Amino acid sequence: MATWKNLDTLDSFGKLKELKNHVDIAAALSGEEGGKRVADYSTPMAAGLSYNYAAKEVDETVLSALAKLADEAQLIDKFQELYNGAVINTGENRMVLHHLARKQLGNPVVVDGVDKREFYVAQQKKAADFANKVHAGEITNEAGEKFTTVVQIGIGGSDLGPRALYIALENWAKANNTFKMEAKFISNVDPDDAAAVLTSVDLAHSLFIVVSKSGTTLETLTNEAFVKDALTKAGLNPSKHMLAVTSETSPLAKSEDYLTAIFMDDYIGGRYSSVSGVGGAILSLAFGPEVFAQLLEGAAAEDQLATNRDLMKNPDMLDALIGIYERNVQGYPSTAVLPYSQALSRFPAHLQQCDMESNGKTVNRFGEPVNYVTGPVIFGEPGTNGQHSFYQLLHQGSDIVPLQFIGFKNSQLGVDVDIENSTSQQKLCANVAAQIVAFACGKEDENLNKNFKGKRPSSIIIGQQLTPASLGALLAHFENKIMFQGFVWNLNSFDQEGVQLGKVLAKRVLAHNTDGALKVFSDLLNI
Ligand SMILES: O=P(O)(O)OC[C@H]1O[C@](O)(CO)[C@@H](O)[C@@H]1O
Repeated sequence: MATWKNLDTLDSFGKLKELKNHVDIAAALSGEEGGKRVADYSTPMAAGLSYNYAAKEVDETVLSALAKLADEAQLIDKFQELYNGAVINTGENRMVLHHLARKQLGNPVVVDGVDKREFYVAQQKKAADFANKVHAGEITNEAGEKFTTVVQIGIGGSDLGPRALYIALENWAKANNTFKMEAKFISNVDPDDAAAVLTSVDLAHSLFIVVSKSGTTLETLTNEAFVKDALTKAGLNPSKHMLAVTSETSPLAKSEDYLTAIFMDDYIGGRYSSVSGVGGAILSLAFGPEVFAQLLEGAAAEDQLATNRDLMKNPDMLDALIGIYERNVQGYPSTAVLPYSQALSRFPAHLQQCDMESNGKTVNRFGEPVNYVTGPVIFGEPGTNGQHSFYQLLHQGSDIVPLQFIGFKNSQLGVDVDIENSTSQQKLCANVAAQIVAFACGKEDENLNKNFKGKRPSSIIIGQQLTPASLGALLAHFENKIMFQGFVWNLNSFDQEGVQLGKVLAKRVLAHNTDGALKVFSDLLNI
């Protein structure tokens, strides 16, 4: 059994702290040696991706100190315990099984006589069968006509991951003739969200997936009622247009009002649930079950790499530990995720939830305060758009923000033009290469306003193309990175008590049970 200790009690962390400002990346990347470093400081990921950390503030000494930290913190032993079914989510007394939804990495996990791998596969099959019947016209609207659009109603993990993945694969599916149905999403309780989506779809030919693990989320239940009202007013029977994705114990599971219900369980956290029916139903309907299966395979292959004890062959653990060095030794407060891929436009938003809801904590897994900083602020936008927005601060602002670039050699649609001797794809890739060097090396200028100090670290994940498999690998990479960082910080990365207080107070406002500041704010907002 692994021992769970606070980071500041580990000898290897004391040694790592002595290496503050150890590497000057501007110097490390200069000249021929710099070129060699770019070629060498790279490790393969799954699905043809690679993780390049040449522009990070590490060298053999820092990497060896990080490897010692990984060993002393028993990161691989903890991962093994996790996928073998230990109660890693101590706050909610639950196992953490999202890896099992993609592959059996370890021993069978059996709960109340049910093999959990078999349960997840059975639910995937149920979603696949449902999607195939919709595509074949075996499940239709009441007039016997095919459904053409699918709308997901959910919020947080029941929205962000699936939405990011749908957007990521929409063009790829169109280019590869696997695009089946357009998907839309309703998440916000702002009535303008549901109203705008409902006016943009043909209700009679739309399927709605109500996605809520708990079946109690205010926004989702409100939006479900909003949609049912619209269907009824259009003379349609809501129960012939809706399915549910939920846990077997939720109130939604007991309802007869759905065409079908696809189940998940409490062992897959909302922000890790894209690989369950939460993402599986909509992606199978939109692109076909085979595409979702390829995404799972990519994720499974990346998970397999994450089991490697050798830090240099484990890109997820390596990325995690470099992040620990940046946060706890260098003292950087945030991390930007910058995909040079328009298809990944919502991926940073998904990672925001995944990372910040997991590791935005100041007590350890035993409920005791920790004396070190934990999860960074995560934000991001696709490049090159971000360059014309917030990169000014990244280049010359007072905080150093570590950067995680993502780039692909080829576009998804393959439609491109050559203008002034380069294609758009080449221009995109040229920009990411330029940014890495500009951030790391800077540029001296007598005019301080034009001076770039450099020394701003970044990594880049490079792939051939954004496909279902490489997207799955990318998703798993970041999930595993967050998991390893939570282990190092001795946090429970799998609950989210920090979101509860706001929910409780909002209920009080709606029940007009307020006083003091809450009452005055409520009055100001006309509630
Ligand atoms: O799927 P549910 O139960 O509706 O929860 C939605 C989201 O709400 C949260 O619990 C936070 O409020 C997230 O963790 C979760 O992804």
